Amino acid sequence: MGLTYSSAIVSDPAAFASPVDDASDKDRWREYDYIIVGGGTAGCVLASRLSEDRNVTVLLIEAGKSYEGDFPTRIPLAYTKLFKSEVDWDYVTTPQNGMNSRRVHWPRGKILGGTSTINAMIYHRCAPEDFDEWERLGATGWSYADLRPYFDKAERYAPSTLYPQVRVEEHGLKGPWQTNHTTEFAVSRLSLFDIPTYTMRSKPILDTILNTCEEVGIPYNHDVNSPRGTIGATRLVGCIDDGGRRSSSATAYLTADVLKRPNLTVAVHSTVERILFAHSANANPRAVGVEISKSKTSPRYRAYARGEVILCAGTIVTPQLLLVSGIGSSDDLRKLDIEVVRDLPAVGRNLKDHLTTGPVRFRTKADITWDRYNQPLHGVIAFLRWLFAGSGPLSALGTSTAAFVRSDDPKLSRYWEESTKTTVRDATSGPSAPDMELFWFPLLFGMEDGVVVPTSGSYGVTMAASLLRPESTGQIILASRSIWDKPVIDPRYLESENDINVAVRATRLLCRMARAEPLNSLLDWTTTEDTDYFWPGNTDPSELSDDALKQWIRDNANPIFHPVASARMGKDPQTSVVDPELRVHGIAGLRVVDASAFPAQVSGHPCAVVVAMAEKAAELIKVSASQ
Ligand SMILES: Cc1cc2nc3c(=O)[nH]c(=O)nc-3n(C[C@H](O)[C@H](O)[C@H](O)COP(=O)(O)OP(=O)(O)OC[C@H]3O[C@@H](n4cnc5c(N)ncnc54)[C@H](O)[C@@H]3O)c2cc1C
Repeated sequence: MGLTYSSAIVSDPAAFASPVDDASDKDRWREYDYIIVGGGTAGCVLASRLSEDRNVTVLLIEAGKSYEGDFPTRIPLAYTKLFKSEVDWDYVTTPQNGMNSRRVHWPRGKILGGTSTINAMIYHRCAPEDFDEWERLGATGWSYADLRPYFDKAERYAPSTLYPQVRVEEHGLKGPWQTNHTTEFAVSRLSLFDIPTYTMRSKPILDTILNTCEEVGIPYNHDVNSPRGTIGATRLVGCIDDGGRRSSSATAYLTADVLKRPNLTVAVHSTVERILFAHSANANPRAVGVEISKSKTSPRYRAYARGEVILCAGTIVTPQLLLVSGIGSSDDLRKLDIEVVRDLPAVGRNLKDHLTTGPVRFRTKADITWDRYNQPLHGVIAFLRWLFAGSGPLSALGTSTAAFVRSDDPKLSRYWEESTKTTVRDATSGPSAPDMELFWFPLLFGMEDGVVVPTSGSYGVTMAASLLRPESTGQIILASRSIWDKPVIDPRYLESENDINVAVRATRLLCRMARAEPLNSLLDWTTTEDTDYFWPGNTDPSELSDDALKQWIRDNANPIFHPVASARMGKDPQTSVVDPELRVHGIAGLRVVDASAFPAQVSGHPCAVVVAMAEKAAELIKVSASQ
């Protein structure tokens, strides 16, 4: 048996599945009640919840490694160092017409916990109206009122005396997933490694930006995760544990106690290649198992499901697996010689992602930002502080403050009306929901080929805005009939003129904010070298033309990696893939539980929504097994 770190986690398919040669001998089949494909954000939640019932057996299959003992993924601020590493699938989009033919890198987690193990850890329940929109789109039972108990069930929020206005009764306090206010500035957490005058210096710039938000007309919101709505500027909460380490869905839900359950098998380094079906004359095809392998050329194994196969492979691989298994547009499948099991044209379609405007940089006065950590001595001290005290900048969110705003907010309109001629349509999920998120990092950096590259020798703030409600809609299509060939990812960023118009407004707002007090006084406007790097931030906003800004956005926009809806939920099999109980239309024994099943894009950060969806799905599955 191939063992990894914990005896409960296996990595050799022979230990949990049957060789393909045994397929005709049912007595030799390895069978489970539930097979979960993908040990990512949703998959770990489901494995943990379904195996609570000791009378059912659960197999969780993950293509990547175990999270156990993986040190770099536990350091919150180091998450960008995980890009293009062994725990990143490292996808690339097709050349994007709306972005001057650029291809962009899409990181996704290849490890237990999936993308929750490599993400930026922002905990966000998004806008309550997002889920009421889901209901309107046909996802009956997924309104905010329906979903809220599952947000609470998952969360273990750590109340903080520093944030007394957060109402604890609006949070979960007993769930497995730890959420915390970021601790880098908490005096209670200072330690031996806090050299006097050293630790607190980046706080002023972030506080100053929040004060500036109020000054320009964006009110402070004490808790953007409350049912009272998400609009406003805020200090974000992180999926970070009491020790200053990442809390992923794997660390939260696959604890040592859960892994000891005799009815749960967790397999890593094992890739599901396709879903197996049984056909009968008078019934829908039934998913009865999966085929697994360790590499393109190694032997194939099969595991069989008495109950259900549940796809949790994420927004890219869930549709890819459906397609290679024969579920998708029959025309497309036939072109690749794939036998059609069910014609479902929406598989891989309706893809939505969040794009940012690109980095708007401002030089600051010296030594009030995190740029100092580029110096080796400061970097080492920060690391030791995280290691021994679980605090300091490495225990923090990179984006620990942000603002959720509307592009039609009349209090803000003067900032874009001064010179813009663009109009925007309301694409929000409701009158109290945002369509832009402004955020900022207390350091200067750029992106080179998908990797974050700090700018050494200067001090500054990097701002950007995310387009939360894009109209541009993309797709994921097969490159071949093999799961080992990455699919074609075409998000079609900025193909809608409305999206780029919202981006222009957001960029103008950022440029105006920087010129408002008190932030203006902390910025260094004197230097003129390297004007491209600081453009458009270094230019008087009233002199920025819409055309120049649009060109800059198309050249510099980057996604923030929130793709959803490629196997979306709904009632109509022509426009959706799964029904409101997450069952694939027209197939028995097959569900999808991950971000691909979102009916529409949320106006915020999706990870908490994926976890709440998985919590609700576990209950739906338990109820349907008992009927
Ligand atoms: C860099 C980055 C930063 C982000 N920051 C935030 C943030 O701060 N806050 C937030 O809310 N959201 C954030 N997100 C988005 C969020 O993390 C994801 O939306 C969410 O984690 C997706 O969960 P999922 O279950 O759909 O998929 P995943 O978590 O990606 O799970 C899919 C799993 O399936 C496995 N798998 C794939 N193919 C196979 C196969 N054939 N066989 C077996 N296993 C397979 C994968 O290895 C993976 O473990 C970020 C994303 C990225 C990439």
